[in-house]
Parts: sequence; structure tokens; C-alpha cells
Amino acid sequence: MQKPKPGVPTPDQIRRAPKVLLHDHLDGGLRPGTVVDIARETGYDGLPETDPDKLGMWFRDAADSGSLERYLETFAHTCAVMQTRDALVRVAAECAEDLAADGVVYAEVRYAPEQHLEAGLTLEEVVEAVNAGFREGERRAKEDGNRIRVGALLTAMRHAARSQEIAELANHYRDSGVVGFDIAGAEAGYPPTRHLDAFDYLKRENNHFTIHAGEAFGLPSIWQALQWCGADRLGHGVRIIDDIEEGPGGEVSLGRLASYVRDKRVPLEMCPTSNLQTGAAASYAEHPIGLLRRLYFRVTVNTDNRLMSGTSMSREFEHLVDAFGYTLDDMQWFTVNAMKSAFIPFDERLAMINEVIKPGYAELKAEWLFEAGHRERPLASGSAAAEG
Ligand SMILES: O=c1[nH]cnc2c1ncn2[C@H]1C[C@H](O)[C@@H](CO)O1
Ligand SMILES: [Zn+2]
Repeated sequence: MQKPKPGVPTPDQIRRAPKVLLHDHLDGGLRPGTVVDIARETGYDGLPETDPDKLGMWFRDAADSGSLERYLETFAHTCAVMQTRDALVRVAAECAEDLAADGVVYAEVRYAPEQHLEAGLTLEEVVEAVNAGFREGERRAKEDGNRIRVGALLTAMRHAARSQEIAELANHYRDSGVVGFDIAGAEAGYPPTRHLDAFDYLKRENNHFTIHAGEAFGLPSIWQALQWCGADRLGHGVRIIDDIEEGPGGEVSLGRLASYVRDKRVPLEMCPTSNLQTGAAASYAEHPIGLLRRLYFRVTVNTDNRLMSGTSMSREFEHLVDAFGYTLDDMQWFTVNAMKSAFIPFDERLAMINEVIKPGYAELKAEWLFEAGHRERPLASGSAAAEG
């Protein structure tokens, strides 16, 4: 086994570290075996593979297309098996269990209720089924010795016309498991300002929302999301890098929008592997998260779609540790950023930071002290006195 050195996390430490996830799609995180099971039970015969391993690989390959539009086509299969109450409860429960087993202590998981109505469920029935599943998953996680709390974000699809209705649904369930609102789907051609009514409504209700922006489309989308719609957070937001110039000597200058995002501490929900698949970034090492972290933007690390990206929170951090040499202190910084940016009340965020996250990292950072290995260096001759 790899020997832990102070600060540099091993894969096992990364998994055990408390993590906070703000951007994860319920319909992008199913277990492949569950997709196969529910398809069989409900008679959905459109799956490209029926062996769970092969199906998992199919999702990853199909999503590896370099285009957001093609990436999104794969969701037809997951949404097809999420049309009944039982299926939604099962998928949500497994989501909470899987995240907890990966060391996630707080998650905001999103889905679009309007995509789960094909078998006759109402929007309310969809939300109540998913909520029941999350509570069940939290309970099972606890039985396994893992602690997790999951809140739902209701997404409206940006190409459709139901955002006002979904915003009202989010507001209705805000004290019952739903913590905010989002819009997702193909970005080009569907600017966030198409949904101004929904955002204005949520602002008047003092509710919270995030907007997928600056992923497949650039600065105008981020600018609209913030300055026209009033988003609390940005889903991805990677293209903010287009407003930052790095000179040959490493000097950096920020445009007005990038300055605003940094100065106002706008949380960026970054999803590195997803960005590689849709072509929003070329490699982990070149992902804008490296520079944005150095410049102290309010950056968070997220999974987006664990099934399509074959990822988990731990894997996202492993890639970043490999690419940028991040330490446990960096991991803690990203995690505290995420917790500060969550949509639950301030006192609860603060308690999660002080009672769960910081103690969790302190314990991991102290582990090297108790490893026998680091005390077994041979003494140099005559060094005994110097040791004292
Ligand atoms: O990264 C994404 N960008 C835009 N839309 C996305 C992304 N990942 C998933 N979606 C879409 C597809 C899902 O069906 C929908 C709701 O979760 O959100
Ligand atoms: Zn997303």
C-alpha cells in the first residue's frame, strides 16, 4: 500500500475524506445494474446493452463525444427507466447510498421532474418519490456507518417551456427536501434569459437557484445567468477562463466579468471529467480549475454524471491530485467552499464545516504521525544527540 506523507492524500484517504457535492444529476448517476433491472421489470427494450458492465462502458463511450448535445442523448435511456414511483425511490435511495459510501457528507442532487411523467406520474408524485428515496438512502447509509444528508434541486429543461411551473414546484417543496432550482440541457440557442419569469419568481420568494452556464457556450451565457437572471451559483462556469489573460511571465489580468465572479464569491460548480467528455476542456492538467484555484475563485469540485463519466467524487479528486499535486489542505479548501455555497441555512452549513468537515480533515492530516514507517529511517552516525 502507498505510504501516506503529510498532506498528500492517498486514494484511500481521498475516499475517506468528507466531501461535499453540489452538482450531480440523479438521472446521470444510476448503477448500470439498476438500469438493466428496471428496464426488464418495466418492459423498456431500448437499451443498447443488457450486461451491466457492457452497459456502463457504453454510457461512458457514448458520452465521450466531444459535444454536449451528443452527451445529452444518453439520458434518454436513464429517463426511460425512471418513470414509476418504485423506480424513482430505488434510484434515489441508491444514489444517496453510493455517495455516502464514497465519503460524501452533504449532496445536492438535481433532476428534471418534467422528464418523469411518461407513465402517468404527476410532478408532485415525482418529487415525493425522489424525496422518499433520498430519506431511505440516508437511513441505509447510516446503517452502514456512513453519514450523509441529501437535498434535491429541481431542474427545468432549458429548451422546454415549463420553468415557471417547476420553479413553483421547487418553492412548494422548499421545506420538504427540495433546496433549490436549476436549468439544464443544451446551452447553445437556449439562453437563460428565456426563463426570466421563473428566476424573477424565485427571487421574489427569496428562494435559491443555480444555472448551467459557461459550459458549451461562453461569457455571454455566464453574464446573462448572473446579471439578468441573478443566479446564486454557476453550473460549470468553466468558460469564465475566457475573461482571464495570462501573460508570458505568468502575470494574470481579469476582465470585468471574471473580476465580478471572483469579487462576489460566485460559486463555480466545476465538473472536470464531464468537461473533458463534452470538449469544454482538453485535459485534467489544462482544466481551468487549476488557474481558478490559484486565483482563489470560489471553486467547487463535482461529478455531474457519475454513470456517463464513470466517475465519483473520489475519482474527480484523484485526477486533480495527479494533475495539480493537490494536498489534503487543498481538498479541504474545495470542500469548505462547497459547503459555504450550499442552499441550506447558514447555521447548518457552519455546523457542517466546523463539526464534520474540519475535524474529518484534521484526523486525516494527523494519520502520518501514527504510521510506524516514518519513524524507521536509519540514524546517520552520531545523529543521536542531534535528534534531541
Ligand atoms: O452538464 C450538463 N449540461 C447540461 N445539461 C445537463 C448536463 N448534465 C445533465 N444534463 C441534463 C440531462 C438531464 O436529463 C437533465 C436533468 O438532470 O440535465
Ligand atoms: Zn450538469
